[in-house]
Amino acid sequence: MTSLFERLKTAAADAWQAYTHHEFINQLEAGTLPQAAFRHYLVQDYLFLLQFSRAYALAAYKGQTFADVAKGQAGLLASLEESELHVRLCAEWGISREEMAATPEHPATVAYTRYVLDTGMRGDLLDLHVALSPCVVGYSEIGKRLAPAIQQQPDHPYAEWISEYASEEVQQLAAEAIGYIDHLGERFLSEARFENLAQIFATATRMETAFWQMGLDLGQE
Ligand SMILES: Cc1ncc(CO)c(N)n1
Repeated sequence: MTSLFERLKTAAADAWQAYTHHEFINQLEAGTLPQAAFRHYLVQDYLFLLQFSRAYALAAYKGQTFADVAKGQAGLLASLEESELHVRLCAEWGISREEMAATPEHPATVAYTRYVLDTGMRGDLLDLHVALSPCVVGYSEIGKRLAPAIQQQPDHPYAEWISEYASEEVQQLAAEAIGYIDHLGERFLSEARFENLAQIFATATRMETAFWQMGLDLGQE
């Protein structure tokens, strides 16, 4: 039987393609993405990760078993660690942690993060982890696909970002997230819920696309 995660991804195939092959990523891969676009994206993503760490904390709260709570904790920790990449990269351009934290959230950042938090508040653990999953799984796919670009171009301007998401650690986190959704599916899924879960997955995926677009748009200002 096809796994729940595969079913969700297949149901959102077009949205998934738009997210993982967005123009922002194409330009990032080629190294032609304007630095301003990347900087704006990174600052917004720093703000995004604060809210995502809260969403993982909510997932811990919603857990029923020690293993569920540990999954929330692991996601929370990974989000906090990921934000240090953003701090490091921004420091190279003279942007401080304080300056990043004081930047107003863009509507795309608010929309995506509060959508995930609201989905988790309203729903159960499965709803919340489905809403969280396009994030880590999509970035791990992107990281893996872009890894050859930094082999071919050792002075690639976005090498550090690409190598972070191509890393074994991120690949492992994504595989675990997929396995965990399938596991939650076995515990909580009824066919009557599938359409609703597919809608949550597709919405979160469209929010990812809007997030890349925000980076491109802000880079032009
Ligand atoms: C918007 C967004 N999606 C996914 C990830 C991966 O954690 C991220 N850092 N930011």
